[in-house]
Amino acid sequence: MRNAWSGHTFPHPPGRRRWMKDAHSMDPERPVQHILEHHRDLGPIFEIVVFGQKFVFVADAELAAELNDEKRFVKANSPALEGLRGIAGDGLFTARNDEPNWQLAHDLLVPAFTKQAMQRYHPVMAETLDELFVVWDSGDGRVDVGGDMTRLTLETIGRTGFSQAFGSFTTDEVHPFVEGMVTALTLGRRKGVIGALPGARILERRLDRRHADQLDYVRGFLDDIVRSRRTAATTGGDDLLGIMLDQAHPVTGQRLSDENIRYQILTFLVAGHETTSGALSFAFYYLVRHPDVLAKAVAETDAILGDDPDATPSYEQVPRFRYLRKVLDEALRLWPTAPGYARSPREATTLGGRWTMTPDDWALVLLPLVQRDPAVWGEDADVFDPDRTRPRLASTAKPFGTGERACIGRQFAVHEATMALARILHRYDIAGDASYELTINERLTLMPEDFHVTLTRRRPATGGTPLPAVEDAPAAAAVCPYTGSTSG
Ligand code: HEM
Repeated sequence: MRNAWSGHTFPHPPGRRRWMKDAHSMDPERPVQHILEHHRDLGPIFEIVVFGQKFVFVADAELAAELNDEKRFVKANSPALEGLRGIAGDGLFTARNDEPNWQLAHDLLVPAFTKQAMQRYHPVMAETLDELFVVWDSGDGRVDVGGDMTRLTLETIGRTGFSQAFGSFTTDEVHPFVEGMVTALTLGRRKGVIGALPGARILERRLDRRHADQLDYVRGFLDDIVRSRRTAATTGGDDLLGIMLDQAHPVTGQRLSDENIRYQILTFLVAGHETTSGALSFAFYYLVRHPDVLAKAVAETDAILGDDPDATPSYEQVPRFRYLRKVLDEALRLWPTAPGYARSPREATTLGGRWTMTPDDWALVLLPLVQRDPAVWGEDADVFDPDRTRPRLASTAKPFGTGERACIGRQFAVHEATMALARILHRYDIAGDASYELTINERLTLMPEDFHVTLTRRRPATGGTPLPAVEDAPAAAAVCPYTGSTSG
């Protein structure tokens, strides 16, 4: 049994079978939602065993707080992450803790997420939004939220990080790289699931062969990005690609290999867009469901941006949208778009004072349950309320992960998403379909499915409802409720 926990058996779904174990009580297409719907009563820590693979889930905020303690625990690669290594190798997200390329890439790339770097990305983020607005203004007002937020965030990370556009706003065709990337991710997820089956290696090779063309295309596309930057008249640059190609580690003098650079580009293109587009989509879902919240959010954009619906916030203005941040944070509390992370002890220890855990064992911190733990968030934990006071142990709300392997792109995501929300709400009246029932697509990340809104251009104050005056309050950096650090 993999992840054996010294033979301990946790509560598990009823009807365990001899050979398949709990496979019947997992829904491979929507595993997180299935657990929320059917297994919430299994308690603070429970297991689901699929053939020879044991998954241990933590649903309780106290236990999650313990696992987040970096002195005792570190990131573990779950089977899902291991499954992605075929395409993402030892890129930042999928690297194992002891792989030297993690530290090297981390040290090289941290400067790409400083305040100065964010100031450079800000105009690119704003221009990318402008292009989306052109598409929206020429349409009939009906918008596929998940689809368009994905186009926006993919273009944004592509352009800011790699000077790579995907033509998302000029054609209805999905870029072949996006199709290839989705195939690669789906393949990785399948490999993570079948890894414990007898004959898994044969099945994995068969899957790789079946999708060889698309995987080759993805690799070729990534190599082309590198090649064209290398042959461009102006090499260098301080974006992600420029740093990876041109800079050596300041202490060791080491550089990233071409293979590792390819892994990092894929990692950033995937990690840098899916999660943010999901977060934006959930925020819009809750906004249209809560007209009072929507009205407050729009009022904030009017107060900061004034009466021109086309106004673009300056870099310094973005952290002033404090209510929008609360909306985003609350959406990410209920539906953390990266729904969990795995943790292992540095050395043998006891979790919760009861369960022996060795470095070979890992537990998945299941964020949609931890962040709705009624013992911490109260009996209304499932209710969307951006004004809720953050309770004791709120630090276990960690949609961006924890410790040294936490999300390197958090400030990027928060800045991009806050600006997008602000500009969209300021520019358009937004109406949702009252009959829409939230369904969530689970690929690697969570994303509302088939969620549409109707947008209507707002008129400037001279022609319509007067908008409140611009607030003159001094810009204060927003404080991240998860880490206490300032954003941007
Ligand atoms: C709302 C948006 C986002 C969410 C919810 C999110 C969530 C997360 C989480 C939970 C982790 C830790 C995973 C683990 O421990 O296994 C992580 C890691 C990571 N994220 Fe994000 N992320 C977001 C946006 C971004 C963006 C915009 C970028 C890049 C520009 C990015 C790049 C990464 C990378 C490279 C890692 C791996 C870090 C390491 O292990 O050193 N993410 N993210």
